[in-house]
Amino acid sequence: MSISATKKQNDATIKGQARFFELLHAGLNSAALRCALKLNIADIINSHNGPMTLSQIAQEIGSPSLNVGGLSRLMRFLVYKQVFDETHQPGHEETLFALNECSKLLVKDAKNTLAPIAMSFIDPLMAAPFYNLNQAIEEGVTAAFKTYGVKIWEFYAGNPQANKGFNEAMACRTRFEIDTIVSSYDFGSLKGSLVDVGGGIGVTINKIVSRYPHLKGVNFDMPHVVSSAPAYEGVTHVGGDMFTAIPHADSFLLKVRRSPTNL
Ligand SMILES: C[S@@+](CC[C@H](N)C(=O)[O-])C[C@H]1O[C@@H](n2cnc3c(N)ncnc32)[C@H](O)[C@@H]1O
Repeated sequence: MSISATKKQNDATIKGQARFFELLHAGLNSAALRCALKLNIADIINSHNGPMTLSQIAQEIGSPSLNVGGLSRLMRFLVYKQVFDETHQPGHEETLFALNECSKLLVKDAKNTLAPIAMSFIDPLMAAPFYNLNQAIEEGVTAAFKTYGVKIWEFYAGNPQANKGFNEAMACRTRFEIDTIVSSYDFGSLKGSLVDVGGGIGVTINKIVSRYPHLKGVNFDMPHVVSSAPAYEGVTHVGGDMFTAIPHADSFLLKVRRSPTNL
């Protein structure tokens, strides 16, 4: 092999190894996010109204046997991953940790919070099927079925807490993108009734009807989802199975999201 061919092969090998370890360690990112959420770190910094030292954060966490070294490593990792910013006050050595555009999304009572979707997707119940993917493929079932013995929606129907977590996860993501959706489509030219099929707890249809009150909104989802949905003016919740029948309406909305999970 020529020297340049060998170099090319070595570069390709190193790139392959780097990709392998990047994928192998990817789970650490979500584990660290979950840890930060569980310790309320973004909320603590947000309530402080400015950057905080590690010891201030530790004090606010308020655990008598807190592992400060572990907290320090967590914060260093999250700064490295650009989840939090690190700053220094002139004349002071101690590092200060601040929210940035990413960690603002972890503040639980913020308007644009994504904390519920993070908590839901890295919840042990939600993650358990990932560990059965190989059996699911071998046995020709879904990973949720392999894990819980029922379809994923039946699992949610029988688990109020997981159901609430999932519905809120969907809703927070929708709240995040709804203004763009509503301003990108001409819902105003529709007449009569509009049904959102698989509309979750109704965030989308509520926003559309609030903006276009001449429309009669119907939020259609499975009974265990609509039964926990809040009431909205101009919106009727209807429970059912879209593969059996959907409510009669003048127009239908089916929001499909393109994401790595539906390639
Ligand atoms: C990915 S979530 C999206 C929720 C909502 N459209 C949003 O964007 O926030 C899919 C929704 O479809 C609902 N769904 C799944 N199967 C359904 C069925 N057979 N009939 C009615 N709704 C269903 C789920 O309960 C869930 O709320």
